[in-house]
Amino acid sequence: MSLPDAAPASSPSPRALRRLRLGGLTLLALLWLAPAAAQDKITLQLKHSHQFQFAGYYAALEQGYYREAGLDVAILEGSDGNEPERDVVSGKAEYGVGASSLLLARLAGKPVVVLGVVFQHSPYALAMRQTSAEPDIRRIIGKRAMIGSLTDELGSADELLAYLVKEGIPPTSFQRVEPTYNTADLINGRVDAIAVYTTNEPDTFDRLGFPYDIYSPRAVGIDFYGDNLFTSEREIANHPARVRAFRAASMRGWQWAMSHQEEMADLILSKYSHRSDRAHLLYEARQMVPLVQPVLVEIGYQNPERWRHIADVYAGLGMVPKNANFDGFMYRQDGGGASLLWLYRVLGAAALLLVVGAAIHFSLLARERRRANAAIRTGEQRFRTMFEASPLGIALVDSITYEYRDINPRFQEIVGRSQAELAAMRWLEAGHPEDVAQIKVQMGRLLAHEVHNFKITNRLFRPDGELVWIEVSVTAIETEKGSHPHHLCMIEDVTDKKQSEALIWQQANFDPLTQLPNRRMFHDRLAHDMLKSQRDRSHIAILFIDLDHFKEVNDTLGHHQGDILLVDAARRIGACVRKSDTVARLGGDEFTVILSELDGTERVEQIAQHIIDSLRQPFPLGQEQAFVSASIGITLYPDDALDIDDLLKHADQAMYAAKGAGRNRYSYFTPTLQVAALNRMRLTNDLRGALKGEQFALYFQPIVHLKSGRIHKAEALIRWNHPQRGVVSPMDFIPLAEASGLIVDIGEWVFRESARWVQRWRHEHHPEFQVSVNQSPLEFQREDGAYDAWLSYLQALDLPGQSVVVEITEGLLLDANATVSNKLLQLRDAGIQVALDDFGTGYSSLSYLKKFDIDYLKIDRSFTRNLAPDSSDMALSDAIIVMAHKLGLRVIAEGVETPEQRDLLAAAGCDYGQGYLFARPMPAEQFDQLLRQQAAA
Ligand SMILES: Nc1nc2c(ncn2[C@@H]2O[C@H](COP(=O)(O)O[C@H]3[C@@H](O)[C@H](n4cnc5c(=O)[nH]c(N)nc54)O[C@@H]3COP(=O)(O)O)[C@@H](O)[C@H]2O)c(=O)[nH]1
Repeated sequence: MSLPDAAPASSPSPRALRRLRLGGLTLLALLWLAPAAAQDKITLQLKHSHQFQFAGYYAALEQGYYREAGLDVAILEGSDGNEPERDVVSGKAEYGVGASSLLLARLAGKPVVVLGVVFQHSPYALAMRQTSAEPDIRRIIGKRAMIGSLTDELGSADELLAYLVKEGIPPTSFQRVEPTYNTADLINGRVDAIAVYTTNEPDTFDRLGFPYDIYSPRAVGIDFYGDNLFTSEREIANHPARVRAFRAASMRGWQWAMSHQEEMADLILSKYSHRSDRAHLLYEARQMVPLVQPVLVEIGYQNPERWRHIADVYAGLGMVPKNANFDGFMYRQDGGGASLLWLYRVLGAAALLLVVGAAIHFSLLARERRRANAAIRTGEQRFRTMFEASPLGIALVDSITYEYRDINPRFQEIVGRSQAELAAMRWLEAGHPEDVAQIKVQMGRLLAHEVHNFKITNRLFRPDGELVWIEVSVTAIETEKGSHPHHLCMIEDVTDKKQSEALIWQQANFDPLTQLPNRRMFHDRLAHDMLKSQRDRSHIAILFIDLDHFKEVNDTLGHHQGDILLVDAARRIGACVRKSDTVARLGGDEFTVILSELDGTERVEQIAQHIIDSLRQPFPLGQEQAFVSASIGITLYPDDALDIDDLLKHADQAMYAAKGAGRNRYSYFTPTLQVAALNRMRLTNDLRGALKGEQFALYFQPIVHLKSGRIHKAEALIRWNHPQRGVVSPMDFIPLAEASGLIVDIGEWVFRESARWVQRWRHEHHPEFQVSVNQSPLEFQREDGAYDAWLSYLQALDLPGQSVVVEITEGLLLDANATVSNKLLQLRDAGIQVALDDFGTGYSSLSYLKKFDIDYLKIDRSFTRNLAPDSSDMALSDAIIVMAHKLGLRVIAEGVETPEQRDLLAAAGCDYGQGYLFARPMPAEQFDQLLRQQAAA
């Protein structure tokens, strides 16, 4: 904001100024009193018949403002818009009310001067019958239209024609008809478009139920002034004080009229005209508010830039030359030769001394006033520009009726409605019903002066139904005493921000694959349900669901099919529970369910069983079908634990127990499970230090050639000598080593130990001695190149690949992805042989025996245990041996404990036997002894 200029260094002294001011004041009194005493009779010529459009002048008369200014004003109603111009120029009337076409008159050489702008925006617009199609001004092409006079060039409705031209519709493209100013012509279809005042005709249409569309030139940026108070240069030259007084009283009248609409309607009806009823006058008053903008703009204010804009539009139509000069068209209270002339006349009648003093005084005053006016104008202009160009939507609203008083373009843009549409609506009318109540509560506080402003985020609907999120800031505005309070409503479109927030929230709380709540949302929901359960003393069950064999599906059919299965599994689980329960995906193939508001556990078991049954059904995946099952752990709140982490841990332990018990079942959490879990955790911790602490020992169990009874092979089996627990079985710690990843280092140690011993036994006992080492799936599938290190190690010991056999389980071949196939090929190339462990317990698919390079089949000891002549296990063992031999594989029977078993296997042609009958697994030194004894025998 700029400050008024500082006083120049040569300014008179304060004393001199005081003296001058004293003299000046006497003169000033003379100047101002002179016109008042005269009670000049003057005439104001209106451009149309009496209506609210001229309310300010009636108010000035009735409120005595003209009288106070020493004026006796006659207000004459008009019959056509050009009457005032003609009458003022001819001297028939001193003052008139005219449209923006006054500028045309001025540029045509007529000495009209605009004293003040009353309508900041023109009410002129086009109306057409509404059709089912979207409003489109181009519908006017080829049609009949009443737009301005065809005979009177001053009434040619230039702003509407300019609008049409800007829309690409030249006047020649439709048929112009001489206006009758009768809305019936449009309603009856005599014409297809008519020029209207938005303050007037729409009310008639609405009352008759006539559907219409309004097209305003503002839609294409043509923004003319509406009604203006004007006079002639002659009047300004001859009666400058009268002009000032008349202008000031008229604008004062307008201020009163716009804030006393009801009283004005009554006054017009009682004193001026009965042509329109009260409701119409009030309609007119309401529509005028956004056009006059009585609160935001000082009535009478005019901006040279706006007149320049209007002149440019005329120039565009070829009606005036480009950059035409219209100096003197806008009234300036502070200057102009006319006012100085009048001043000199009065000064001539004053004493010489006073003249000199007053001249200095007035010069100072005029300069101060010029500065002040310029500052005010600049401020107003700046404020207006800020309002119009603001990136925030701003509306001025009557806080009682919720009528819009002024609306800036951005506000219209955000709410998706034109100025005219909003003028016919009430504030909050387009608001989301769920949000409006909250704003009304805040408005109540604002009106009660409890708060001066408030901010709120809410939603509104655009006319096409689109939902917009807006940040609303409402601030109370001071208004004149006795008139309605107003408020400024500033809005910002935050839809994009809201949408990104919603997306971020969705991503943070939901699993992108299944759209189920994720772990974080699961925590929130469980915490919420726990609070509720505390209040109503109900119970909650947490189900931890793990899909059995999902990994196989993923590995064999690919991740894409695995994803499809997970989505279907999520859907199936969801279908087993109520809407109020929560199904979440914690990751991988793990799901959780929260069953809340339970009064017993019956429903829990039913639901768990339902989920199991549902997930056991085949999953169609393209051409394939996949089968999985579910292991479910169940824990109860508040019975089993009181916090979320413990509950989840317990559910996980119960799920682990269900898996351990054979999968495809549910298991409740019990304290024993917790003890077992604790045990597992401690053992895993101890396992981490076992290698370094040299707590492992390698045992060997002989594999005996059944025909010869000789030992040429052995299986390496690890033992853990725990410092406190004693010997821990691999059955207990291998699963922990697998789960913790320690199995890789342990496997390496087993291999190196085995290699060292096989080197010795090859050297000392048999040149083709072999040692088998067990490989967990995790070890076998580790990164490529792992077996290269083995080969280097064997080479360093001068051992061929054949000295080692790798024992793998069937499951690995079922998963056979590229890594598994490559590993098998790599082993074959290196000469390392492969044994298939525990054959018969899993899928026992024969196809992969043919497909992969397998050297040995190890019949599981569960078959060997029940071997008897003519038993089914004997038949199965027979079949396995025959089939293996046909495929070029040799067979090792595990768990041979009795001579009968040995004999039956030998008779069936089994190649090797391994079991307690021959020897239990033993330390390497002891095994070395055994080999020595064999050699000696
Ligand atoms: N990845 C690795 N796994 C290993 C390693 N060392 C062992 N293991 C696996 O641990 C499981 C249990 O092994 P273990 O307790 O050593 O049991 C082996 C034998 O003791 C047992 N066996 C042998 N003969 C008999 C018998 O006649 N009766 C009977 N009840 N049990 C007998 O069988 C186990 C060997 O089985 P297998 O491996 O299937 O040939 C076991 O799964 C081991 O594989 C290791 O270093 N790495």
